[in-house]
Amino acid sequence: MNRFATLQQLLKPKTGEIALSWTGQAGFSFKDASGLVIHVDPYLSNVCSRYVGYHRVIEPPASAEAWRGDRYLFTHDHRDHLDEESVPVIAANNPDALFYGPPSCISRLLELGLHPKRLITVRRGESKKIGDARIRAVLAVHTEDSVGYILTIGGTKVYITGDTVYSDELIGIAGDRPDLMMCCINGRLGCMNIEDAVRLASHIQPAIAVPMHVHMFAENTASPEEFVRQAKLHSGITQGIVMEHGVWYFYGQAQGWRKAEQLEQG
Ligand SMILES: O=c1ccn([C@@H]2O[C@@H]3COP(=O)(O)O[C@H]3[C@H]2O)c(=O)[nH]1
Repeated sequence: MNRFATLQQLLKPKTGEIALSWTGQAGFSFKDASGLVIHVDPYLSNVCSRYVGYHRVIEPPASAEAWRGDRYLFTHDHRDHLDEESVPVIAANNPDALFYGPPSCISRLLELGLHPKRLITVRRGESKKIGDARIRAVLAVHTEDSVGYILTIGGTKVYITGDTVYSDELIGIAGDRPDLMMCCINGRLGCMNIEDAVRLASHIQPAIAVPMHVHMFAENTASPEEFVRQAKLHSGITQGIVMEHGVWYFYGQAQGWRKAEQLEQG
């Protein structure tokens, strides 16, 4: 087992804390004190190279074969989010896992051969309980039924924007008072650019803003450090964090943010 998968298994977040990792592009992984692992949009293959000529330039933190987790959330059916090469492998190796997404994702998962009993449709505005965690799908202005998620897990509320352009319709998400906001910043093909993401962050006011949907494809990236700089200058947010791919962190409202691997060594 590689380091990412081993740490995922070993890490034991305390009550009121989560472990989390950025797995590349729009992919994030979360683990709570009960051991529940939720993955969002894991992109592990190079399938976009074949379909749209976008070659991945960073390695996945673990292979689809080594990937483990209880629940999988998809924001939309583009292959850098719903990875049609990896999902069947993940589904075979994680026989108890369930898969969530808007109708377009459920259709794709059915085409890929996943059993209907393992698929849970979640449309914009709908919520589902997952163990002690809860997800709510929210608007993402990108494809016909694309969503973002508010994930409440281990006492933390995470807003994952999904791929979306800026829209005033997203401002209401501030009412959820998310602690963390994972926002796309690449500024192409229906995604916010840095300025838009800073504008949305200024409305949402998370404790920490985390840029994403960068570094995977050389043709479609932006500077996450620049987002953090602009967010600090213009959004009123005091903390922006550029996560390292495949590295596990801990976050809790009381404990704050720290790298899990440093803790182990220290
Ligand atoms: O199955 C796919 C996979 C990808 N694409 C395009 O490639 C782009 C990759 O970056 P993006 O996520 O910002 O946007 C994506 C889309 O524009 C697509 O249309 N269908």
